[in-house]
Amino acid sequence: MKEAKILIVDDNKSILSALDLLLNGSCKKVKCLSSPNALLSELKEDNYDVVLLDMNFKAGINTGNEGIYWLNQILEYNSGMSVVMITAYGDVELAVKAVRSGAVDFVLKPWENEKMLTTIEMAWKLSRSRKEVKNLRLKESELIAEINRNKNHIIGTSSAWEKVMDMVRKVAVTNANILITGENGTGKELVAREIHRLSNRSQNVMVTVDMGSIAENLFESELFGHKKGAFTDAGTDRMGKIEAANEGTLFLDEIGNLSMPMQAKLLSVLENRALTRLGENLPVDIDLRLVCATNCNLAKMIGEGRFREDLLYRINTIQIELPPLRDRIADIPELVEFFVNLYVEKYNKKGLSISSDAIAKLQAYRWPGNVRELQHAIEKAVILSDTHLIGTRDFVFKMDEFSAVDAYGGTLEDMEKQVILGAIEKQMGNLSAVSAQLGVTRQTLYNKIKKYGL
Ligand SMILES: Nc1ncnc2c1ncn2[C@@H]1O[C@H](COP(=O)(O)OP(=O)(O)OP(=O)(O)O)[C@@H](O)[C@H]1O
Repeated sequence: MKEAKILIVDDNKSILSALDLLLNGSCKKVKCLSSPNALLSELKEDNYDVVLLDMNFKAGINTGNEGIYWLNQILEYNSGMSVVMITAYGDVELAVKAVRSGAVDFVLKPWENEKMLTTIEMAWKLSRSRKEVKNLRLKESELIAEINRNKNHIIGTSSAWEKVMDMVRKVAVTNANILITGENGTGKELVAREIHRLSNRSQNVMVTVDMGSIAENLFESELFGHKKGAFTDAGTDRMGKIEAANEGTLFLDEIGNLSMPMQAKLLSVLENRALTRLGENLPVDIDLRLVCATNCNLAKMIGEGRFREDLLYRINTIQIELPPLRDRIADIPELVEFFVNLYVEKYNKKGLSISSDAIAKLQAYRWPGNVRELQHAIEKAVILSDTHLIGTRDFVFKMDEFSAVDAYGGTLEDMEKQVILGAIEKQMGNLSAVSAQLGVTRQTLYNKIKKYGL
């Protein structure tokens, strides 16, 4: 109790001096007030841990209401303050009323010193842990605000991407579980973050669990947490990722990697809205919003007995399919510009830009690794470039993923012709859709169609 600061308020001077004598050696500060009138201003002066408050102040009127009045004043000023009431024998009922109103305990006069010290020590410990909890809450909300402060940089204005973002905006504010599907590197995690950012849960965290990277034997404790001693390596109590996402969003990446026994456990959490840590008996209530992602065909896995159908129904209330980059090549120029700027800044290559020929080449490539591959290709080009312009030669692709160059001998014009033809075929001749897909005006598209005699 050496750190404790105690404020004692009693109009009986002999009580004040007895308490002062008792506490002075064992506490950091003991301040005595003989009237409660200065109580609030004293609380504003210093960071007290415990207030010892008399129930009756006016001599002769022992209603105890003064004590309750001042107790309420203290708690209104600081709801976390530990207040111990000092009361006479006949006033036990009032003391109980004070505890109901928020006092942490009461001591009857005359007190035993040992008992008084123990009560004050308990009150001080409570005050300390309340302060800790308050600070942790403040810290937590500060950290969450910090995490959510950075708006996700989501690039894309093609009609295919706009459809995705429309859907994201619509579903984010609901509590629906969402399954995001798409090839590797199409932006599934980015979209999950955006859903959380736009949701009503954004004041809490989004916890991400990559099912592809957790060893099978650690899976259960990672997800569900454990009690100290639940298994050989469980040296401390640990909260699992599911519980950590309580009231926020749980993002399960690569859900197709979840083993059948784990699928059953996850399903039970979703159905019962409760989980039990390993080695514990009592379940904890959980309020979750689940967003899952996969590049697997879960329907096919159900057919093969590798994924539970009932779990799929739980997790895919809404499914969002992300298009591969090759189906939204109109977004490539903007993505390229974004990544070039990002890496020019990062690698301090001021003045470096990219040629339009190079962008056309990037639009003709098939991008099996999607946006992530594009991002890496640009990062590499920026690092290796020793001129002021990144050109076509800075990007070398495998020929089988680059059919336009392969089939037409590699000239830029042939490549452009191939891209336009491909888009006309894909959009079934709808030139507005073709110009939107390619990111050019209708007039530019007409000029090119005329030029190439398409
Ligand atoms: N529309 C976009 N705008 C900007 N950056 C994007 C976009 N889509 C993806 N990215 C970037 O591409 C990279 C890969 O994205 P992300 O990790 O979200 O993909 P993923 O589909 O979850 O990949 P995987 O299936 O491999 O887990 C990230 O660096 C991400 O920021």
